[in-house]
Amino acid sequence: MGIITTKDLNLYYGDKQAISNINMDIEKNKITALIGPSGCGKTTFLKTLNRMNDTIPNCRITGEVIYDNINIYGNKIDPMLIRKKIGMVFQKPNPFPMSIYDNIAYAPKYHGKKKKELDDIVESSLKAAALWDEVKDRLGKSALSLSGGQQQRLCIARTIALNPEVILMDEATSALDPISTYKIEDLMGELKKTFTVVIVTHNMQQASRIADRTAFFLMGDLVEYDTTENIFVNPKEQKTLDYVSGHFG
Ligand SMILES: Nc1ncnc2c1ncn2[C@@H]1O[C@H](COP(=O)(O)OP(=O)(O)OP(=O)(O)O)[C@@H](O)[C@H]1O
Repeated sequence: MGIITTKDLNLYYGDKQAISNINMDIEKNKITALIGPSGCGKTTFLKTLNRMNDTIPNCRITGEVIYDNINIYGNKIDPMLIRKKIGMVFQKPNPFPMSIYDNIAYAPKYHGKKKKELDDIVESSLKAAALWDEVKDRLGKSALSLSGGQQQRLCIARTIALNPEVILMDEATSALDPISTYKIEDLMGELKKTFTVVIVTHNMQQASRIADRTAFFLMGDLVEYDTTENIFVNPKEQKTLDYVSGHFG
């Protein structure tokens, strides 16, 4: 069993079904990529993994998402706690309009951490996000003064500061230049030693470069889920072959 397992997972926006009957095991300490054409449900599925869809009106979910032996959609589950353990990084870097230090320290401070602990968390999180060397001399400066790629690594550090087990990334490099993208891809390879990483990407080269496992979605269905090599080189389904060889999408 994976670190997260979905069982017969369906999601509806009003009458419209966006994902259908997804059964999937996300493996621990691996990078899993979700690929498929626009509108196939990748982001919707990603967000079901930490209850990010909760706030959307008319959104209804059936089935289960099992994490740590519990269904995260069960009664008495605190979604905030789930989002702490299963963090998320978005497409556009979204640092808070405050200092680099405070971006990282904000949530741990809220959870009661004191100054010395906060200093340690800021340093270790920035190191884990491969940003420390670039910012250690200007922690008091505004996060908005960083480049886009640095801002995204800051957002990754902010997620790491909450000590998650899983990091979800929704097209986290699509707004970045190639060098910043490369740095984050490199970083993901490091992150999976400590965390489990699930990414949505439009970039098939990116999936084939960095993912251990790849899931191909089409119109809300999980068509095929396998090692990245099998998906790209030897897929079982014709639809997967058509997609990865560029025949549609
Ligand atoms: N808040 C919402 N309300 C209603 N429908 C939605 C909502 N969010 C997404 N959808 C619909 O659900 C389907 C899946 O969308 P989703 O964003 O998950 O796809 P995607 O594969 O991530 O697409 P893209 O690659 O373009 O980001 C689409 O038909 C979309 O229009």
